[in-house]
Amino acid sequence: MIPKSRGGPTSVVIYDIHALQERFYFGDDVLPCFETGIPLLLQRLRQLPDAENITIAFPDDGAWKRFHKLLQHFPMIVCNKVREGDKRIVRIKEGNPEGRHVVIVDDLVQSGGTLRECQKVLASHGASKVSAYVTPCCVP
Ligand SMILES: O=P(O)(O)OC[C@H]1O[C@H](OP(=O)(O)OP(=O)(O)O)[C@H](O)[C@@H]1O
Repeated sequence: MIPKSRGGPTSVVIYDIHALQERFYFGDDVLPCFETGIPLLLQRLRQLPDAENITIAFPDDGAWKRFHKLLQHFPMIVCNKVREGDKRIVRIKEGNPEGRHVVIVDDLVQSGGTLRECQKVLASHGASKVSAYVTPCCVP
C-alpha cells in the first residue's frame, strides 16, 4: 500500500518496466513515472578500460526492440531464444562476438537461464569476455 502524499498522488519511478500493462497495477493515488537505466549503463561502459572493444548482445528480439535505439553506436549481436520446458536455447542470429567484450543487455532476469545460455553461445563463438546488464532482477 502506497499512501497518498500531501500534494496529491505519490510518484513512483519505475526503471525499464517489463510489460507496459503493469502500469495499471497502481490505483489513482499513485503516479507512475517511467525511466530507463540505460544512461547509467552507458556511463559505466565509457569508464571501462576496454570501452573501444565493447559489443552489445540481445538474447532475443524483445530485448533488441526495447533497447537497440539507445545503444546503436555499438556493434550489436542479436540472438534467437526458444524455450523448451525449463530449458532456454539461445542462438546467434546476427553479429560476431569474436575477440570482443560482449555485454548482454536484457529486459529481465528471473532464473538466470537466459543469461547463462547466452553467455555460453557468445563464449563458444569467441567472445573474449562476457558481462551482463539487466534492470529488473527478480531474485527467487
Ligand atoms: O532469467 P530467465 O528465467 O531466463 O528469464 C528472463 C527472460 O524471460 C523473458 O523472456 P521470455 O522468454 O519470457 O520472452 P519475452 O522476451 O517475450 O518476454 C525476459 O525477456 C528474459 O529474456
